[in-house]
Amino acid sequence: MLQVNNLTFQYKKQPILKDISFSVKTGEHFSVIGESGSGKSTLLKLIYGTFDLNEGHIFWKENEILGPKYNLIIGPKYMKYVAQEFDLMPFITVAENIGAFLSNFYPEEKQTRIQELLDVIELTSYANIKVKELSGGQKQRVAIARAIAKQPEVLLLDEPFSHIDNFKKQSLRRNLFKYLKEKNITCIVATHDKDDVLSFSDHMIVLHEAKIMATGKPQELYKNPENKLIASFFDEFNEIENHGIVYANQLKVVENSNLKATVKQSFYKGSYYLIEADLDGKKVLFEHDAELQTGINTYLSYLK
Ligand SMILES: Nc1ncnc2c1ncn2[C@@H]1O[C@H](COP(=O)(O)OP(=O)(O)OP(=O)(O)O)[C@@H](O)[C@H]1O
Repeated sequence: MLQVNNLTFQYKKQPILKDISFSVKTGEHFSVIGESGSGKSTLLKLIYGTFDLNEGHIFWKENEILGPKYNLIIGPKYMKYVAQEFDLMPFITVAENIGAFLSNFYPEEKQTRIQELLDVIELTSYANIKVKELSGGQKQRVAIARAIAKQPEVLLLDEPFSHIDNFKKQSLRRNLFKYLKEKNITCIVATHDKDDVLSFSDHMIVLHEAKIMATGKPQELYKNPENKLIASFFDEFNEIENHGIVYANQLKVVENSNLKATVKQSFYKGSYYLIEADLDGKKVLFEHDAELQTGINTYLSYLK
């Protein structure tokens, strides 16, 4: 288990994280979300031992993770950290980068392992290409493969798919997170993307103003978002009198109701339209299966 106890940290005068405590079970997939600048990357860096804490302690099992004051080499052996700016060796190939830290003692096993990792990141056909010739997204995938090559006990991922296009992102995400579960690798992901969280995370925390604003299973936080910040991470939403936060997908057009809205605009979303309408002078968003004409009146009902 990873245990973060009463962690406080500041780069300068202003605390970035204040009295943060949480734990992550072995093999768990744990997400850290929050607005830009809320301290997600800083938290991952602290877990990796990059800086000394101002207060508090971090433990992995019974080992305390300590910062540079106590360690010459940053980063415990059992942990890997994939930063937003990945640090690869540009003049050697993808396969060589992935294999760089694997033992040469059993060359056949090493090759099999490299193949397995190339499969996970879907870059088999790029095995012999030099890293300097890759795109940003491809480099990010190599950085992930390199981090899991020696099977760390804990993997820290900072915005792991931020450079990867939508064509690849979905399958890559499924591959990687399935692989980590199979190998029982504990993984902590800092992300802006609800798709990294909803289908994969066992637990999540929301950072806000240096504190943990909310914590729970993604399903719980999605169903009962305590505030607008949490709701906005997951989906388009409204604040409706007597109902509170209502996602756009919870409002349905009906024959008649006391929620009468005038359509302003329809946005095509593929499998549905997002409709912007006016409800008593306030903007309301709802999902509908067809485009609606601007200016018409609709009646809305709230689905729990
Ligand atoms: N090396 C540093 N020195 C001083 N301040 C820093 C340093 N790194 C980050 N900060 C500040 O700490 C705060 C948290 O930054 P951090 O990168 O942890 O946020 P984040 O939630 O990961 O943001 P993003 O989602 O944009 O990546 C920001 O206000 C940032 O300006």
